[in-house]
Amino acid sequence: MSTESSAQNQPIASTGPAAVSVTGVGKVFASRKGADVTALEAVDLTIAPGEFVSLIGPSGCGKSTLLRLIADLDTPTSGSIEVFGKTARQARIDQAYGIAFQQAGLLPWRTVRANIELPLELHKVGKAERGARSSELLSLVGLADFADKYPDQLSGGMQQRVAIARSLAESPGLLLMDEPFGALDEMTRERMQTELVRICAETGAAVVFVTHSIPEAVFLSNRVVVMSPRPGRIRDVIAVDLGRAEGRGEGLREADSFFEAVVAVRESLHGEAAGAPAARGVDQR
Ligand SMILES: Nc1ncnc2c1ncn2[C@@H]1O[C@H](COP(=O)(O)OP(=O)(O)OP(=O)(O)O)[C@@H](O)[C@H]1O
Repeated sequence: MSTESSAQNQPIASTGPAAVSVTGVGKVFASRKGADVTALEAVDLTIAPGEFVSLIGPSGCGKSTLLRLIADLDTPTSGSIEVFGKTARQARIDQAYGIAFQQAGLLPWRTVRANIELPLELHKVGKAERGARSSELLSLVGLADFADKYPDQLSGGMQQRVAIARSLAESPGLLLMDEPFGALDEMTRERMQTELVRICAETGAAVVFVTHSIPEAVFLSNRVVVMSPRPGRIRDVIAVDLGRAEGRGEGLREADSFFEAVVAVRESLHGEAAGAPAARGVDQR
């Protein structure tokens, strides 16, 4: 585990174009009353293909804003963003990434399989190919027996797995996830984390993952980006080395290396020794 300065927010291993390259990005929201909100200032971050990076920080520090800028759901006020060497706009047009948010956002009138196939249908992929791909994804997320069920016949965790399968439909090299497990109970959440580690290892996708949970960030990530509010900046980038995905089972949550990384992120968040009052909006569990 090591801490990098914000000027060196480079990935651990870098081959080919970066999955995400954020350079000098700022975002100011204009308010009607004239008091502008600087949500992000001077953010530099490079994420390698296949790398898992979590964004953590107090409520309002700009995590979701940064994710939305990468997804081209909004535009930066200053600086630039590239996804696999393309502008954020072009990457969105080319479907270079998949998105999963806190609410699974499934269409209730479509079956599980039809929900997963939706992005493929929108891109005019033929029926046979769609069927083969959705079968593959159903197996990947462990829902092969639920293909013909409807979302309201599934638990919250299963619905989230459908959403993840849908985000993977077009084999993106990048997943953008905003608190995808935030609404799940603790046990389901830990199971989903283990599955996500496995899925990422199998697909090789890079992930930008917004979370309020320090243990979740540590368990999943190669690097944890700690942000500070007003204006939102990167305070620290903490590299976590918990070994290969295959070894990241439930036992890891009780390992010394895991606790050490959790403490390092906590200390960075508080900007001082752990034991200080918790940063608002950050889950210490
Ligand atoms: N569309 C918007 N218009 C005006 N201000 C906005 C808008 N979106 C975000 N903000 C402001 O930008 C700042 C960062 O918000 P953002 O949602 O990115 O924070 P966050 O770190 O994701 O917060 P949380 O952890 O509570 O979800 C906040 O002060 C927020 O009020």
